[in-house]
Amino acid sequence: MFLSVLKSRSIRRLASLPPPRGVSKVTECNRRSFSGNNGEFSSFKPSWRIFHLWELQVATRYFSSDMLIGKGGYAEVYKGCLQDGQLVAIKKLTRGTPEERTSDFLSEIGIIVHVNHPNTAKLIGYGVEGGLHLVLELSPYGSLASLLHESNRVLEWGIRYKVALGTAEGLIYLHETCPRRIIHRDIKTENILLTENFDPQITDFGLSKWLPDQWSHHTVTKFEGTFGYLAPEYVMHGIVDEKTDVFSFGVLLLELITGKRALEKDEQSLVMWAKPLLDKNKIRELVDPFLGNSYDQQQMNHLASAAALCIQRSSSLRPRMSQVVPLLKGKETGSGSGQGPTLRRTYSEEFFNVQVEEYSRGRYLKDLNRHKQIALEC
Ligand SMILES: Nc1ncnc2c1ncn2[C@@H]1O[C@H](COP(=O)(O)OP(=O)(O)OP(=O)(O)O)[C@@H](O)[C@H]1O
Repeated sequence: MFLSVLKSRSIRRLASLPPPRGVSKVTECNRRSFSGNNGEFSSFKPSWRIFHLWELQVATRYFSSDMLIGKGGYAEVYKGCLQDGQLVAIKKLTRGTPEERTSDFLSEIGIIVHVNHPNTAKLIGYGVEGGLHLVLELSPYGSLASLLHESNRVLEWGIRYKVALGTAEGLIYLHETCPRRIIHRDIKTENILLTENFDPQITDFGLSKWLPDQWSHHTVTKFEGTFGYLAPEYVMHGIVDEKTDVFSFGVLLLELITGKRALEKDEQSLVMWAKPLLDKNKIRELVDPFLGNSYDQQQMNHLASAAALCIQRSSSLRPRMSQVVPLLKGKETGSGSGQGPTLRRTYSEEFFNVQVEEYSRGRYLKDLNRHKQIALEC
């Protein structure tokens, strides 16, 4: 029972960590053009609104079970219809102590109000009466997980390819071009919503971290995230940086290619299953049997090559997201080693390369089991 929950839900215990001593507030934002003369947020105009409880109750027919469209590890998500007719998704935080819920809510809202990209979920507003609620644009199809893994309809290749590209664009935005450097930390099929045109939108910023530019990485001391998507350096050392998201994105690519889940019911890890086939370039054996021959061979090869690079054990061998997009399109990027001209090496690249290289399959599984045990004890 517990393991089936783990398959799809993230483990979230620490919403945020205090900044380490000696780290001053960010004074420079040289990667982005967002800063105004009077501070980084001077040009920011809030577009969200605050909802009364009665508005949310009316919209969801008093949070009727008929309106429940999703359930994560921390929240129930209801479909709602606002008085002006707009359809919305209302995420009601349900798990944890009041303090944990408040911390999760502030953490998620603090990120989502500042992201603005076609491939990130849109916040309409929030409500804090009678519980903590986020009001988001409704995705008519729900999550990628529901379309890929829970639907009777086979998700056609064109959509899978579009989702791969759009999600990569969304991650480039979070990592490199949005006002702050954001690490999502829980990229998985459940956290990719689809618009009516099947454009993907990254959602669930409950675990996300703002990393000041001068921080090489963030280290967590408690285990958070979703099994099956976790990068080795995170499992080993708790290191969080852009490359941990790249690893998770690689797993998501594998799910699009194979139609399999990141962690199957028998706990078979998709990465472990796919790696030998990728290494031997046996792409055909990877492809979702339900696709038959209905896919573009070249696009498939591009996705498989990108996936192979993204799931490398050594984070330095993984590309950055800005290098992944050309790979997905089949364009040469020069080096696959992830050394972008404007971005420095990440912490995990600098210090943990050798150790991570030596991180064997057996050790990975052992650590995974250890963390499951820890999660059970929490
Ligand atoms: N805007 C939306 N439109 C439609 N469905 C949504 C929307 N937001 C969330 N959902 C559905 O609700 C599910 C749970 O949402 P979400 O991942 O935000 O909750 P959570 O409790 O934070 O999850 P997790 O356990 O991953 O932390 C999603 O996987 C999706 O199926």
